[in-house]
Amino acid sequence: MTTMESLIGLVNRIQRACTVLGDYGGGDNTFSSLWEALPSVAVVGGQSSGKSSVLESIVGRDFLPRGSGIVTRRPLVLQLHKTDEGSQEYAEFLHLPKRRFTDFGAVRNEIQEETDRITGKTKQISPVPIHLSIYSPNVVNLTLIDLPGLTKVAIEGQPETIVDDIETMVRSYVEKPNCIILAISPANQDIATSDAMKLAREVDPSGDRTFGVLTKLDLMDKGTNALDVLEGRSYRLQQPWVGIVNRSQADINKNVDMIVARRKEREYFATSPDYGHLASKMGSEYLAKLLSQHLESVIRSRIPSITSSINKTIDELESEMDHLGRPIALDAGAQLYTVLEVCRAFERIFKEHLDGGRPGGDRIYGVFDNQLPAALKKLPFDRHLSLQNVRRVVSEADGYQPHLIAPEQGYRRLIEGALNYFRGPAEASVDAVHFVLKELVRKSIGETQELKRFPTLQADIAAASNEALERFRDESKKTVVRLVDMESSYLTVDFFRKLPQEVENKGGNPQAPVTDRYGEGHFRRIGSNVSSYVGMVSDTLKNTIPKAVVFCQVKEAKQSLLTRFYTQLGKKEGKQLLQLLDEDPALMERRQQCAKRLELYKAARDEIDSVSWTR
Ligand SMILES: Nc1nc2c(ncn2[C@@H]2O[C@H](COP(=O)(O)OP(=O)(O)OP(=O)(O)O)[C@@H](O)[C@H]2O)c(=O)[nH]1
Repeated sequence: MTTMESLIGLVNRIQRACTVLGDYGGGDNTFSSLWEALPSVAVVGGQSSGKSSVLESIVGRDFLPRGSGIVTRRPLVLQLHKTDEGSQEYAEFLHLPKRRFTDFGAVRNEIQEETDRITGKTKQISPVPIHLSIYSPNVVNLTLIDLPGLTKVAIEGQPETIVDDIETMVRSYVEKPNCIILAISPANQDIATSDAMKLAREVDPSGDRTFGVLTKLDLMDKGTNALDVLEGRSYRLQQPWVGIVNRSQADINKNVDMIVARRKEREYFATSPDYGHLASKMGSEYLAKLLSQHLESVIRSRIPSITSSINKTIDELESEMDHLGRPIALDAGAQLYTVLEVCRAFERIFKEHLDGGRPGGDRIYGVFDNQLPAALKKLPFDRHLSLQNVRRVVSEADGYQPHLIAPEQGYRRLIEGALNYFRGPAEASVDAVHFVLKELVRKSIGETQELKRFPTLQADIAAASNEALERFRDESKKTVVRLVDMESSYLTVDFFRKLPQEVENKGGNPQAPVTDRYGEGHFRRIGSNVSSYVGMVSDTLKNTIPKAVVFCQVKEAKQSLLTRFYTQLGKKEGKQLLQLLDEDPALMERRQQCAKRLELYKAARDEIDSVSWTR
């Protein structure tokens, strides 16, 4: 059999665990709240409605701070545990786990001090609850949350916003569907103007989860009574109204014992001409029992949904943990392994960009297929081989003695001059491919999920990759310039061997006058010969430059982008490795929070399982 004790105790234990981890009703949380899934009873009432008196009466002890102004400035989660008759009463705070309070005056002081500890003496309010457990034979098993009294005006020393702040905080508790509202209203005031009922009506219009409590029945004007309210005619609720008679201010001043006060209250109802017929359903003791039973049955009915929400959250948290990555191992070997794993993941993605599978590698072919041919086409050979320039270069090459047969020197100079132009497009291709590769490195880093955790490692990999790409670029430039220089250093003899024949075949007359050699046609022919030679070289380079670029840059990037980095890595000590695995603090924080939540939810699941087993 599940006992009341175990069910309410279960929720108590989960609530305490929640508070330790910063999950409480009024707190703002980036995680879904377990607290909110748990049924709880929140006590709300306007100032001086008798809220503190009701709570003390339920406990049977004076223990709440008194004073003017807003005394309750943090929620007080009051967990009552019934103990065996005759055993000693004591109290315990969650924030002072090792200390048992048997003096309830000291409990009052501790509540006050603990309130100030978070809110300062500024009279601000805070949503962080204080947890107080009371073990006593005079209580029923019950958990109540005491909230600041609703007020209409700030008093001296309090910030103007306090009125709204209190309402917002109280609302954050009572608007949750799992919250049972204990709404306290004084009988000597029109129920229609009760702050507690106003708020309760707003957040629970059907009155399903609101318990109406009417205090100060003894202070009503002679000849009037509160039967209309208590019998549900003035204000209908699904739960019964409970009337209460607390100690008056005079009783408090006289230090009237709470147990005596309870007896007096019982007598009041038993002998009251107005409420005698309701006596068994009135008073603070009855209220405590009613709430305890109700809370227990609500918890019982919610257990399945709480369990399934816990299981769902555990799944979510576990998958988030997987996503965030597991914590870093402590030994250097494992750390090195992690670094290598991450590097390999990056390299794999980078290769996919080059080889296909991921976009971007095709842009390299774009350089060879479009950019390079277009650049070659744009080279200013027309100008270089204009009649004028050919004549000038050939004449200059001849010097004082004009050439007699073919202008060997002239040809050479013209060709060398033309070939020089090829350096530009050759180097530009290298640069263009370099930028594509750099961009792919950047992209790949962004796409390496494993790297997101480690900003330092990420920066180091980026730096190492870019440094390697620069080296490959230098090498590639040297190689393509060499290709061009090779073309100038040795001309293709065959081409020229074939020339005169062609010229003669086409030109026709071998007996043409010698003076023709220095005429326009002669230079034009030279220009056109050089032009076709240069065209032939251009075709060759169009093919060989891409080969050189791929060999020096693309293939190298694929094979040894991080080779140097790996060599340096091998020399690193444990401490330096750990620096590489220095995680983003926000992420570490999130993982830590996730882990804590996971622990909480698993503990909650175990708690629930343990109760189910005893059934
Ligand atoms: N006679 C009589 N006096 C009561 C009753 N309930 C409360 N009082 C008195 O009303 C005053 C306010 O009661 P509290 O219990 O302090 O009310 P509260 O709502 O906690 O007030 P704050 O803490 O100021 O918000 C005290 O002087 C109590 O003695 C009651 O049922 N009968």
